[in-house]
Amino acid sequence: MARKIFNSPSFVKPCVVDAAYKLLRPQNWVFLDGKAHVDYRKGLNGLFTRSALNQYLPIQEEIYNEYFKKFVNISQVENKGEPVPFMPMFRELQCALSCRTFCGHYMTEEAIKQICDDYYLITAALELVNFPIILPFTKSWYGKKSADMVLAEFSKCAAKSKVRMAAGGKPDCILDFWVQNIQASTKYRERQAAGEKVSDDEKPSMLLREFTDFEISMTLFTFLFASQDATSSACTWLFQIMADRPEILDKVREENLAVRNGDIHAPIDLDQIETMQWTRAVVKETLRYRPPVIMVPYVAKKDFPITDTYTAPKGSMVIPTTYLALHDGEAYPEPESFIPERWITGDADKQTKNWLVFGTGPHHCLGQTYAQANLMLMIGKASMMLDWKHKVTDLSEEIKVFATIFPMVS
Ligand code: HEM
Repeated sequence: MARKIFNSPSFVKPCVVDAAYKLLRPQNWVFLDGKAHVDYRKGLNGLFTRSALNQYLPIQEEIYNEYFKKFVNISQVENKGEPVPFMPMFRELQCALSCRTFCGHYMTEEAIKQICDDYYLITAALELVNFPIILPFTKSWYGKKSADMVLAEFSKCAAKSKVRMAAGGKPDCILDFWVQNIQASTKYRERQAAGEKVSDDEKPSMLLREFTDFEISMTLFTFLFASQDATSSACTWLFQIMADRPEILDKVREENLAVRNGDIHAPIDLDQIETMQWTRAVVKETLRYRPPVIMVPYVAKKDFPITDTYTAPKGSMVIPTTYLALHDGEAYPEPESFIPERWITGDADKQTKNWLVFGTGPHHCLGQTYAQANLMLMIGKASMMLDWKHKVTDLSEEIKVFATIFPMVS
């Protein structure tokens, strides 16, 4: 039934709180529906191809090297080896990783730090119940101020990337890759218009129209918005689950060392990341066992006959859950156990109908390959560079539903 809802774009569209329009801006692509949404999204697909993802890996390695050093310092120096709650640090790590992957070195460290700190205000502004007008010093007011700051930062980066790419700079982040393709597309069209014969080889990998700095910025903001809570949750569970299962972490460490020929600092590419069966299995199983996005709110655009006996009336919220499909014992035997082997010797990869971690249908996650490669890179590097323990508490396995991808409204 969840699949049916995700795959019924003529009946439903994603449901968002009113504050989301104000923070992300009403003209943001993510609020488009139907053909307009499909067309815009097509223009973004090229930013997440395998060859594009490979180009973002070096900058991501840099962030992990930097943050893992910070983690050791926080644990060993600041807290003298005593247990310390790490989720806030994982959130900061993932926020910094997103900012650098999206904007490379155009963004200053201070700006990244500010976005990491203020991101909580943006999430807080997107609560279910919110006053429709933004009054000074309310959660929505602080959230809007923070969102404006993020948009301004991304816009500045877009402008800098346009200058550097026009001068022939080497692309190393999503922004550069996008801008380079925009500029190549413009040149390609100009040459065609001038009647020049242009071969297919000279055609840019993505044929794009012009995008203003602000439009690019709004789109990058949707990437940050869509990834931040989900990736931070996955990251936290991965560290916890691995600490609880050192024998599995050993296998991850072993294959990460092997693929780098024993040199823990050797860079790797996407193909190499994906050859590591334990690293992949651990990430897949964490996402199945503790899915970061449990519910995705949709709204019925018209009366929606969900079953033979029930029709959701126009305007009602219809919320597919990913959890039940991912914990379905027929697809994944012993669903309440963490069993990475099911992705190696079992048939978990064949259960494509149940694999709803990233949704399905026209709004399925644009960053799903990126997100999984990032988590594999992260846990692989962590396994070689860090040693960590989990202090088990009564709350260790508690699951709180505190945010969904686009929190909801009536
Ligand atoms: C573990 C991490 C992540 C999880 C579990 C996740 C999950 C999801 C889910 C469940 C949806 C809704 C799908 C639907 O309605 O069918 C979604 C949408 C989306 N995700 Fe992700 N996501 C993750 C990371 C990311 C990252 C890293 C990015 C971008 C860099 C991203 C970009 C998006 C976008 C843009 C959408 C909206 C697509 C649309 O409306 O067309 N996500 N994600």
